Amino acid sequence: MRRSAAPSQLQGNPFKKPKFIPPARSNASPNEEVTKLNSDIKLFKVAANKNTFLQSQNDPRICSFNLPTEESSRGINHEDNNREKYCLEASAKTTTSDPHHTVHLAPKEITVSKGQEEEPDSLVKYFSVVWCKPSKKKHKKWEGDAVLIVKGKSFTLKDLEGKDIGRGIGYKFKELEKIEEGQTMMIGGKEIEVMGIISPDDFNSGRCFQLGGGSSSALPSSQAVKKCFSNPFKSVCKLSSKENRQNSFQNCKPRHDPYAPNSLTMLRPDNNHQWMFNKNCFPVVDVVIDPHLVFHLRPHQKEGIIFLYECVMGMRVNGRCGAILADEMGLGKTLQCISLIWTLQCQGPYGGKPVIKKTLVVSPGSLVNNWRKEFQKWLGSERIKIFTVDQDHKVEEFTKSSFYSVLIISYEMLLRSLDQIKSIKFDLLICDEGHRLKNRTIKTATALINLSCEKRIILTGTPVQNDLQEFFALIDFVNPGILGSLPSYRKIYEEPIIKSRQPSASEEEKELGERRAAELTCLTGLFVLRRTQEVINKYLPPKIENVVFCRPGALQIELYRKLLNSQAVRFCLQGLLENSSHLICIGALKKLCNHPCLLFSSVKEKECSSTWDENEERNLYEGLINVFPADYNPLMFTEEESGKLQVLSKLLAVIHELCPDEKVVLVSNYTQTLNILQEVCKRHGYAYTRLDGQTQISQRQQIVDGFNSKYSSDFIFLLSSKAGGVGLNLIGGSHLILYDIDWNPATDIQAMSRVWRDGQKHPVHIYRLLTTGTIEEKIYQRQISKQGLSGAVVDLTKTCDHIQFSVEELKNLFTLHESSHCVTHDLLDCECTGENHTGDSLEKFPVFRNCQLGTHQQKSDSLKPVSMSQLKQWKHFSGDHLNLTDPFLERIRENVSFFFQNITNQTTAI
Ligand SMILES: Nc1ncnc2c1ncn2[C@@H]1O[C@H](COP(=O)(O)OP(=O)(O)OP(=O)(O)O)[C@@H](O)[C@H]1O
Ligand SMILES: [Mg+2]
Repeated sequence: MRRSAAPSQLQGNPFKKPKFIPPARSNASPNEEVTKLNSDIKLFKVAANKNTFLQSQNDPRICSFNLPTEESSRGINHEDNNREKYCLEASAKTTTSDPHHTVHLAPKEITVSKGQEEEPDSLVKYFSVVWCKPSKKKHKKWEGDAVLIVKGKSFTLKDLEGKDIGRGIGYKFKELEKIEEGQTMMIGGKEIEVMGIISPDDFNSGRCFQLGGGSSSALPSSQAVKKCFSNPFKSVCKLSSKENRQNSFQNCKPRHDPYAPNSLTMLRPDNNHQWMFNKNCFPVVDVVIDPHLVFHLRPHQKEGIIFLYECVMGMRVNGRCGAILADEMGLGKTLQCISLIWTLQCQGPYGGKPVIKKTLVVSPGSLVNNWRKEFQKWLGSERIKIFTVDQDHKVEEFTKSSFYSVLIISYEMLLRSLDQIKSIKFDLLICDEGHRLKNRTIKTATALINLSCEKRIILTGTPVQNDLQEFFALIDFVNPGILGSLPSYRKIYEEPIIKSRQPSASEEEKELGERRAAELTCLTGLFVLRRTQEVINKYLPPKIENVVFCRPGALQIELYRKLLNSQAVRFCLQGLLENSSHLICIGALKKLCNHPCLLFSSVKEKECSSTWDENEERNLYEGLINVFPADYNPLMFTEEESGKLQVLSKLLAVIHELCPDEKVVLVSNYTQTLNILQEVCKRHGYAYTRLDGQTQISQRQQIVDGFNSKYSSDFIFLLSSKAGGVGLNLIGGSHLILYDIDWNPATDIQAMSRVWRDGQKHPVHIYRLLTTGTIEEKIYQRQISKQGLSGAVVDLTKTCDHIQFSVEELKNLFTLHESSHCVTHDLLDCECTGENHTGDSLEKFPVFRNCQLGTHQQKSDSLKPVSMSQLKQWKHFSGDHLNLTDPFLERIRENVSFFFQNITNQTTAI
């Protein structure tokens, strides 16, 4: 039968060719496809003659690129052999099956046995088919490829994006039973021709669909080959004349000695890479990291640099040059990138020619100058010329001068200077704190997506796998199209994975979800790297973490009772108020916990507001003012009025007295609270500095540097965690006090990580202050309970507006426990009486994070708050306990009802 071809057929025999079509390819007309195919075949022939492609043909997506080839098999890192680790990791991930042959011919387990009378319902068979609308014409015009799933007497037809395009139950049984290759039949109103059998493994992993970028994009597909030929080296390696080539041959020595002790040498490109990228046949030269940098690098950083190098060079996933470095906070992602930039800017594997000329680093405004400082710190000011954009230094200056090679700009400035940025040819793009790109619709993301730069790196300290759609956005940003289109990704990965997590999921659904999750991890694991804090713990001083339960003051208790008895709270508990009104009640209670004067100011402010009458706050604040003394003046607040402020004041005094050389970072989420804390500093004569949302971006680094400097006289750094916590290094401080608590544990953890990081010289003391028996304890419990953990809200962009509360939960939130020393301890089912319970060290209990990609790849992750059961293992005792060995706690215990304490890196503690 003559017929026009379905897309898969246009690429040749679908059984011999990989099924994956890079998304861009689908735009091409069939004729173009044929042309591409021919050129592919030619390329394959040449390659085969050179005996170059054979290696990558086996399973290029995983190990072949990483395994040292014959020429490159000598040690790449004389200190530690990271490459082997990668290979092992990668091959372990891909034990499933051969990614090339996504369509298998009649594997044993699904062969339909002849003569079988009744097909068991559970036996599912999968076929690859082509389909078209029914017609009597001899010359069929096939409209597309599809996957036919036959289960007993029912079938489903799915297109290659995973969408159902046909379904049927009770179908003529005989027809379904006898399906075999080449057979045509009418099914679900479509005419189909069976092209082959798909193995259950290929179906379950999703590889039979149009996706699976990692597997197939690793293949030398025409698109990938074209892309690779046209791009990564184009801007720099333009030498084509004989003369130029000869010149460059003469300079073909590695820039640094690869055989020197402790040298860090990158993997040599394999034959496939050379064939694709070394068009001018330059000699292959070792790329060696500058020993000046290697001297400082931690082992995980060396590993990270190798990883980044291989990703951006297209050595890990063929033709794809993106990477996500998702190391936890403080692991030195900046230094790893600086090392990469410096290396690629001076060196390259082909003739030693530099791989990149210009790099664009985009970061949050508060970190732009931190980047400049880090460049300076590691490379000095002579080696590399950095240009940071600010009010006085515009992008034009960078454009006009050939002096600078690295442009550092904030996300906000980038949008403002987009036209100029677009006119510059950048060879490498680094997006710091790049999790903000998870939302593809925001302007910054769109702007960056549209930049033509192919080598892209996202840096983020936030886990990237907690939300599958956000995960897609980040992956698609660094390696566009590798997971196919968003709709097909949803069908093939997200929906089955989410379905498998539902309590009602069948065994079959669970298995499918797990397989798809595993496949997704495997595809993306090649260019996503995350290490947890543990890798640097051994370089850090001890960390003493304390949760301090502060007794509320008398005025606080009275006001708290009044608020809980208000009409607004009662209506909330009866579900009678608008959706968001509980947030107003929660806000008022939180303010009260910080200091009653904040509540007083709010009430007064509202009284003067024109909307007061219509406002639910009226119901909440009614009669409240009468609880305050008649002459109450919020500006003249006292420390005794707030339990936490009393503790804070004593804590500052004891730190100042016992550790006069040490400094304190004092964190709150609220500007008004920071004002109070600032006033406390003034009253006690403590020198302070402050960074909050109102601080000019251009001043931020200066403030941070000032505080970190050993010459600074500042004792306290007042920090608004939401405004500027991300990415800051505040190693000048060794005591950090979290004055209030956020619903999102990530906010608090981010803040805590500012001081316990590389470069910190003193033992670090962290104090989390909570008001006993109040909403603050409830928020803390939520952070550390299963409920908080399962929400996987370890993401700074999530606010409490996202949280839904049941009436039961609200009842719990709106209860004051006046007689308990510590409600959190009461909930732990701990048998101790609060008399110095010395729990086992937390370090024995790995902290797990929830991740939508499934349990199989959960790892210890210090970004997660401790869990209830882990907290039980912390040392804990009531404030009445007699022998407190910690001198700081000893001084504050009068106002404290309970303590939890945990020490990390105890060996050299206190
Ligand atoms: N090998 C090293 N030796 C000494 N200090 C280092 C080393 N690597 C990094 N640092 C320092 O550690 C601090 C943290 O590094 P960096 O800011 O790059 O962390 P990060 O991974 O970007 O963390 P975050 O996610 O919080 O932004 C910096 O002060 C940096 O200079
Ligand atoms: Mg950083």
